[in-house]
Amino acid sequence: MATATSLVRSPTTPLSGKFTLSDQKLTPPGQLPQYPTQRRRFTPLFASFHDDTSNNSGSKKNAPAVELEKLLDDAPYDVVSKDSPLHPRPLSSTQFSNSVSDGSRLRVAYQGVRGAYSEAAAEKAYPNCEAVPCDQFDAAFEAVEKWIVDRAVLPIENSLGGSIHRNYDLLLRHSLHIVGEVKLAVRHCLLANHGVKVEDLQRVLSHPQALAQCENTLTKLGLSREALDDTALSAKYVASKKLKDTGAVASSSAASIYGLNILAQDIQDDCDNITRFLILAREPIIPGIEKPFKTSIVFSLEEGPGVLFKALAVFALRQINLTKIESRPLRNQPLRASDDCNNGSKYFDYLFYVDFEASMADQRAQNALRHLKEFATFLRVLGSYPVDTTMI
Ligand SMILES: O=C(O)C(=O)C[C@]1(C(=O)O)C=C[C@@H](O)C=C1
Repeated sequence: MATATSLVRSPTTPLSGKFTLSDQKLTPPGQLPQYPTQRRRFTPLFASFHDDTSNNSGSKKNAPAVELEKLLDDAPYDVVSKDSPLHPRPLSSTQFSNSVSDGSRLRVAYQGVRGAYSEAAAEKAYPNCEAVPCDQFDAAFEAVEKWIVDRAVLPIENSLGGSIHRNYDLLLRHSLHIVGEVKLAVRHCLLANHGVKVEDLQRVLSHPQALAQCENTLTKLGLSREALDDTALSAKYVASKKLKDTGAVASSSAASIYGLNILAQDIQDDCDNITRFLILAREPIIPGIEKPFKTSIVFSLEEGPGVLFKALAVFALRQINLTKIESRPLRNQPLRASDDCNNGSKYFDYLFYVDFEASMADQRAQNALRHLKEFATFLRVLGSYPVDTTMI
C-alpha cells in the first residue's frame, strides 16, 4: 500500500483509512509556521467577569462537571515559549494565508475525489492550496490531526438537504478547532456518457445530499437513485464503466474532468442551494471583533422542563443571535433513567450544537457561556471564527 506521504503528493488518489505513525508526513511542531510571531497577551476566557445578566450569586454547590479546563484550553492564551510544541501559538484570524512558512502551499483535506464540491470549497477558502482528497470524513479529520495536511474543509449543512450529521459527531470525537467557514453555491448537473439521452437513463448515482437536493427533478424524470460517497465519484464511476443507462448528479467541473456530457443544468430543487463548510485546524484562531465572528459550541443539559429554554435564554438575554441549533444523540450514554422512580421511563440524551453570532473576544459571549456553564452538564467551544459574508 502506498504511504500517506506519497498519497499527499498525488492529489488524485484519495487518502483513506487509518494512518499509522510511519505513514505520516510530519511537520515538526517547532517549525509550526502558522503562528503569529509577535508576543501578545490575551484575556483568557472567563478570566474577568462582570456579568450584568447572569445570576451569579448562587454558590458553586450545584455546579455541574463542566469541561472548564477544556474551555480555557480552547481560549486564546499567552505563549510562554515561542517554539515550544507544548505552548503553540493560536492562529490569528488574519492568517488565512495560502502558504506555510517553508514556502510550500497549504495542504487542505477534503472528502471526495477531484471535481467534488468539497474540493471547490477548499479552493474557495484557500485559492492556491494543494487540495488533498480523502475517501471519508474521518480520514480528513485524521489527516489534520496527524500533520499530513494543514486544514480540512468539510460540509456541515446545506440549505435544502439540512445538516451533515456525521460531521457534527466527528467534531466532538476529534479535538480539531473550527477556524473558518465557507459557503458555496451548489449547482447540480445531470451527467451521462456522450451519446446517452435523458430517456435512456434508468437510474442516477450521487452523494445522498446531492440526491436529496434534486429530489423533485429526479422524481419527475422517474429515475431510481443510488448513493455513492461523493458526487464526483459518481461521475467518475459512470464514465469509467461507460454506463448507458445510468447518469450522475455532479458539478460541471466533474463533467469536464471525467469527460461526461451535461444533459441538464441547475437541477437542484431551489436555485439558492448553498452548502456551508467548516474549516478545521489543529489550533484555534485568535478571535477578533474587527469583523463579524461566529462561535460554535456543543453542550448537554440535565433533563427537565424548560432546561433548553433556559440554555438558549443565555444568548437571548444578551441580544446574541443564534444561527444554528442541532441536536445529536449522546452516543456513549444515549438513554437516561427518569429521576422519578415510580415513573420508570428513560429519556433520550442529547448533545446540542449551537452557532451564535458573536466572537469569543466579545464580553457578551464570554458572559453567556459563563452563564450556560452554571447548569450545562458539558460544554465545549468548537471554534470562534470569521463569518463567510460572500453569500449575503
Ligand atoms: O459530493 C460532493 O461533491 C461533496 O462535496 C459532498 C457534499 C455534501 O456532503 O453535502 C457537498 C456539497 C453538496 O451539498 C453535496 C455533497
